Amino acid sequence: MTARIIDGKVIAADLRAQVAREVERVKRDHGLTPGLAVVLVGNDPASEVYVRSKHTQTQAAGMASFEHKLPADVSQDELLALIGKLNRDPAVHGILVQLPLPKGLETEVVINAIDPAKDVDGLHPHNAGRLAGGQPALAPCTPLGCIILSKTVHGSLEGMNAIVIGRSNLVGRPLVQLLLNENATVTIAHSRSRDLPALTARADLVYAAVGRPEMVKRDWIKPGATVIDVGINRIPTAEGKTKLVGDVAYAEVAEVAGAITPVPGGVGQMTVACLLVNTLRAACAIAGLPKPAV
Ligand SMILES: NC(=O)C1=CN([C@@H]2O[C@H](COP(=O)(O)OP(=O)(O)OC[C@H]3O[C@@H](n4cnc5c(N)ncnc54)[C@H](OP(=O)(O)O)[C@@H]3O)[C@@H](O)[C@H]2O)C=CC1
Ligand SMILES: Nc1nc(=O)c2c([nH]1)NC[C@@H]1CN(c3ccc(C(=O)N[C@@H](CCC(=O)O)C(=O)O)cc3)C=[N+]21
Repeated sequence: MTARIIDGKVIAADLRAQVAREVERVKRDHGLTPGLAVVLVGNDPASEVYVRSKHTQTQAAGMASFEHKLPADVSQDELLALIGKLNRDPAVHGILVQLPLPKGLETEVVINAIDPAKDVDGLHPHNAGRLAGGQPALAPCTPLGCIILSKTVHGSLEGMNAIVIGRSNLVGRPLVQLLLNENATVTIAHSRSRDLPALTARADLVYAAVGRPEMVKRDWIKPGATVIDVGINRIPTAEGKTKLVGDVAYAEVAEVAGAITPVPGGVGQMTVACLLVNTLRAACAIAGLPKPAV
C-alpha cells in the first residue's frame, strides 16, 4: 500500500482564500480591517522565516500586519510594555509572541499578559482552560490545522483511536482537547511513555509532535492509519547542506499508512493559514460582529 499524500499546500491555500473573502466582506460591510501583530524577540533564523511568511500571508489576505522585532537582551518590562500597548491598540486584533523566548524572559508571564480576546495563539490560560472545558475558545493554530487535515481524509473523527505523541502547551495538549471535542478516543504519549511503538500501533490516527527527526518508524504504524507529522527539524545532509524533515520516517511510513502529511508542505502550511482564521475570528468577536463563515 502507498499512502495518499495529504497536500497541506493546497488545503491551506483554500483556507486562506476563504479568509480573504470574509476579510473583504467585513471591510466592505463594517469598515473593519482585521490586524495581526507578531512579536519576535532575538534573531533566530528559523523564527525569522516563519515570521516573514506570516507577514506576507496576512497582507495577502487583506489584513493589516504589524511586526515588532526586539533584541534578544530586551528586558521583561519592555516586552510587557509592548504587549500592553498592543492590547490597547484598536487596529490590533491578534497578538502572537513567537516562542521560544530567549533566556531571561519568563514565557508564562509574557503569555499571561496578552489580552485573551487577542490571543490568536490560544496559549493564554483563559483560552486553554475554555478549550479544555469544551467551551468556545481561540485554539492554537497548529492543532487546528491538524484537525482540518485529518477531516479531509475521514470527514468525521468520531470513535477513532488517536494517539498524540507530545504534550506541549503549543501543540500536544490542545490537540488532545480538539480531538476529544471531535469525539475521538485519545492516547497521550510523551517522553516517559512505555512502549511507544505498541501504543502507536493501535491508532487509526497518529499525530507526531515531538521534535525528534524521523522518530516514528514503519513498524509502529497500523496499516492504513492516517499519519499527521507536526515535526519541523532541520538536519544536515550528506552534501553538507541542510533539509527539513518531520518526526516521522516519511518514506518508510508512507508504504504502510493510508494517508500521510509531508514535511514541508503539510501541517506547517496549515499553522499560518489557521493564524489568519483566528485573527479574523478575534476581530469579529472584538467588534461584536457575528462569527465569520470560516
Ligand atoms: N508544523 C508546525 O506548524 C509546527 C511544528 N512544530 C514542531 O513540532 C515539534 C514539537 O514541537 P513542540 O510541541 O513545541 O515541542 P516541545 O519540545 O515543547 O515538546 C515535545 C514533546 O515531545 C515529547 N517527547 C520528547 N522526546 C520524546 C520521545 N523520545 N518519545 C516520546 N515523546 C517525546 C516531550 O515529552 P515530555 O513532555 O515528557 O518532555 C514533549 O511533550 C517540533 O519539531 C517543532 O519544531 C511546533 C509548532 C508548530
Ligand atoms: N507562539 C508561537 N506560535 C507558533 O505557532 C509557533 C511558535 N511560536 N514558534 C515556532 C513554531 C513553529 N511554527 C511553524 C509555522 C509555520 C511553519 C511552516 O510554514 N512550514 C513550512 C516550511 C517552512 C520552511 O521551509 O522553512 C512547511 O512545513 O511547509 C513551520 C513551523 C510555528 N510555531
